[in-house]
Amino acid sequence: MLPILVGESIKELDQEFILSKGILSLDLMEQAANAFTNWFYGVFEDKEVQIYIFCGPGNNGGDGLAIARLLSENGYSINVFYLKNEKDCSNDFQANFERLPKNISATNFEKWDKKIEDGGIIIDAIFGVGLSRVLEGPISDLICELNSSLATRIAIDLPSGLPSDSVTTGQVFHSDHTVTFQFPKLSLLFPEHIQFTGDLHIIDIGIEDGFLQDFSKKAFYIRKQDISSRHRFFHRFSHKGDFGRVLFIGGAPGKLGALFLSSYAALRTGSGLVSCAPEFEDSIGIQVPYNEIMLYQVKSNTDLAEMDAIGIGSGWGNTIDPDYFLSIMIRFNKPMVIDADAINLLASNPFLLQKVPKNSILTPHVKEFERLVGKVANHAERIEKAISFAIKYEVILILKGAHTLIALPDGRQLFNSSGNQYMATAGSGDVLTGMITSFLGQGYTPENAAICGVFHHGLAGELASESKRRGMVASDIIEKIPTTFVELKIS
Ligand SMILES: NC(=O)C1=CN([C@@H]2O[C@H](COP(=O)(O)OP(=O)(O)OC[C@H]3O[C@@H](n4cnc5c(N)ncnc54)[C@H](O)[C@@H]3O)[C@@H](O)[C@H]2O)[C@@H](O)CC1
Ligand SMILES: Nc1ncnc2c1ncn2[C@@H]1O[C@H](COP(=O)(O)OP(=O)(O)O)[C@@H](O)[C@H]1O
Ligand SMILES: [K+]
Repeated sequence: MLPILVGESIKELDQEFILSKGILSLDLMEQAANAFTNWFYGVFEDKEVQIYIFCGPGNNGGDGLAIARLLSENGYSINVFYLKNEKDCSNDFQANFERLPKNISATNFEKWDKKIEDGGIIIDAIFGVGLSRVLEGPISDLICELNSSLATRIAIDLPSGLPSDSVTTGQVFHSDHTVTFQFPKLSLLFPEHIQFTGDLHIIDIGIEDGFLQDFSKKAFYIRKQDISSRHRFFHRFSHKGDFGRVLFIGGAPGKLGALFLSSYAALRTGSGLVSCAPEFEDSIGIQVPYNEIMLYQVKSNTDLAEMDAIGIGSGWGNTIDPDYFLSIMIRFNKPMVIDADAINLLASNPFLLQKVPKNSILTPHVKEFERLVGKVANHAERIEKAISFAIKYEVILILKGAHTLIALPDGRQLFNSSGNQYMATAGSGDVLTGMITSFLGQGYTPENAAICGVFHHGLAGELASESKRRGMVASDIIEKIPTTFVELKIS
């Protein structure tokens, strides 16, 4: 998995890498500039448009100058604006300033005539990870001016003004694209920063993943290549018992759909036997819309231990007796998947939290999470609370949303890369519950069930939205689950 570095470790990484390879920091800057321009050529082919590159005094500005040179050599029309008089600048800024071709006009930003041609592109190379305080004065005014322009806006490494791992109250560049080097900076994953970040592109500047591992043991980004090694593989003689017997408990009157979505998602994820127990006084006559799913009744003497996994909470309603939930947890006594109304029940009966089987997987969305831990001021605080919750209760806490966070009981934090906005549709969380429960029932460790469930769910959403876009519904995600196995070459 791709490590996410925070704080000082980002600077240390660059320095250690340069030392270990015996290269100059200027060489690494050139690699970064080349990686950026390669991305740029793929997206912006028109060489007629005017490109305005604003360069700060540090190495982010140095990147901007190197990029200006490379783009100009490739025939693009470049205008450079720098922020300070040259002598206050970093060495690599200075070196790249001297290497600027003569045909590029470089002007102090104070002399900028504030003209941006129609269809122009602004590249923000003002500040990157070296930002040390909230922006103010002329720089803040400049960014405000750039933000009001109709040009396409691209940030190098980080939108200027945004700290790499926290929130800010100050002025921040609003990007349509953020092209960040090597790994996503934590703050680019916060929902409240979407207007600053735009589309996120992580580009490789030549620092190997293995090298990054030494600089972060806590936060990681889950990508496609991390998934297949976490899967279990089945053989020619595998029988349906090997694929697991799973049970879903939920579905109060009026909310049966949620229970069926979870159950059917489990079948499509590969479960051998799927049962569902609706929360009805008499569920015998209920029509299950899928032939493959069995109806089940949870009675006081039912032996729940015969199940390999249980997913509980989808459409369960808000009238459940906490002691009933407790008895289920005690009787099952293995990690289970806890979602929706079951999470609300934990929140309103905190004594139950102590009884949740260790390594269970809780899948709250932001509102449900706040019911568990109280109000939070921002996503940074939400992440902190998710981490402490997972450690305290020895559970896996999946905080759903864009870049879903998987907080593990040992304190590690995994952020998901798959999925898109079209998944914000009713029932999509129930599908996730079904998928994670299915993997758990197939004998995956809770950690691998959580990782595979979250990644495949996002990928299924991406695949379904290719043709459905905002018209996509949760059942469309289910129909694409099998294709995710094909895409990832999982048998
Ligand atoms: N070898 C390296 O270290 C590499 C660094 N790279 C680039 O370098 C960037 C980091 O460079 P730096 O560490 O020089 O930092 P930055 O260029 O992000 O900013 C540091 C400069 O901005 C000033 N500054 C910070 N906050 C300010 C504020 N609020 N108001 C006014 N001035 C402020 C500082 O005094 C310093 O001069 C990365 O984001 C990346 O773009 C890339 O070239 C890859 C290689
Ligand atoms: N913008 C987004 N990007 C990626 N995934 C998203 C986005 N919005 C929602 N999702 C995913 O969709 C699911 C929604 O779950 P949830 O809020 O519980 O919905 P519901 O209660 O309707 O089932 C979660 O897995 C979440 O991560
Ligand atoms: K920047």
